[in-house]
Amino acid sequence: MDAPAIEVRGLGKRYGEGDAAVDALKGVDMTIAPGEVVGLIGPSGSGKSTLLKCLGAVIEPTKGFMALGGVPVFDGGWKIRDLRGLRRDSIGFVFQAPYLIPFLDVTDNIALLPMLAGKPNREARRMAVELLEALDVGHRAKASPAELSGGEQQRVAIARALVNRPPIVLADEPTAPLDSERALNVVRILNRMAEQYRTAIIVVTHDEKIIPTFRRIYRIRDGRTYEEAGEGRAA
Ligand SMILES: Nc1ncnc2c1ncn2[C@@H]1O[C@H](COP(=O)(O)OP(=O)(O)OP(=O)(O)O)[C@@H](O)[C@H]1O
Repeated sequence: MDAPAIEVRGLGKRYGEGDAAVDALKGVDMTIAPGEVVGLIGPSGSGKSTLLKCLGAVIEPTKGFMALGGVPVFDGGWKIRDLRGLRRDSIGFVFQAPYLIPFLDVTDNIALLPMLAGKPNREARRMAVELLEALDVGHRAKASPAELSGGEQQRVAIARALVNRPPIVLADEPTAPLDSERALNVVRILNRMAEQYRTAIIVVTHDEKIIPTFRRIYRIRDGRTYEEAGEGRAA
């Protein structure tokens, strides 16, 4: 059996020290298989962003254990030196706002990442166009981001998160600005990509439109996670 894409045990994060200390994560346990899409749901201040940042090696946890793809990344301290390389090669991020670069066309917004990773420009553009087509925005490949609708921009942001084929994608409220049909379309795409590329995807969301689509959900309350079965309805 494949190693879990994400395995987390007793993960904790404390911000600050002494009287000002805030225990944002108090003990998170989580196991996510390659190809799985799970929802992460919790009230404001419960620790969702902190958990995504720890999983994405953007901030350092303060206790516990975390392995990505079977490789220990944190065990009371970082186990990997090149965290930037880890983020670049293993993790894709999707945010609520697409954050596309306004002066690059859609293709180059995506091709930039493989180019930075050392791929020849032509190959990087080919990878970008292939993904844009898979996400049904191939016809907008030469447009500039400002010419796209909100849903199209979000699909381009998803293409960018997937272009280096990371085994893990962390999506923070990716459907918040979208109407029901477009939100469900984004979820359909994430599910399809997870299946096709065996990507493990965590979706932080408050969005009632998409919550019933998850097969598995982690609820986070006061810095602790609770696993539950989702409805797993077709998006
Ligand atoms: N840099 C920081 N320094 C100190 N405390 C922080 C910091 N970032 C977050 N916190 C605190 O940690 C707790 C968890 O915050 P976090 O942003 O992870 O919650 P969240 O669930 O993402 O909230 P929201 O849904 O409102 O974005 C909160 O009490 C917050 O005030």
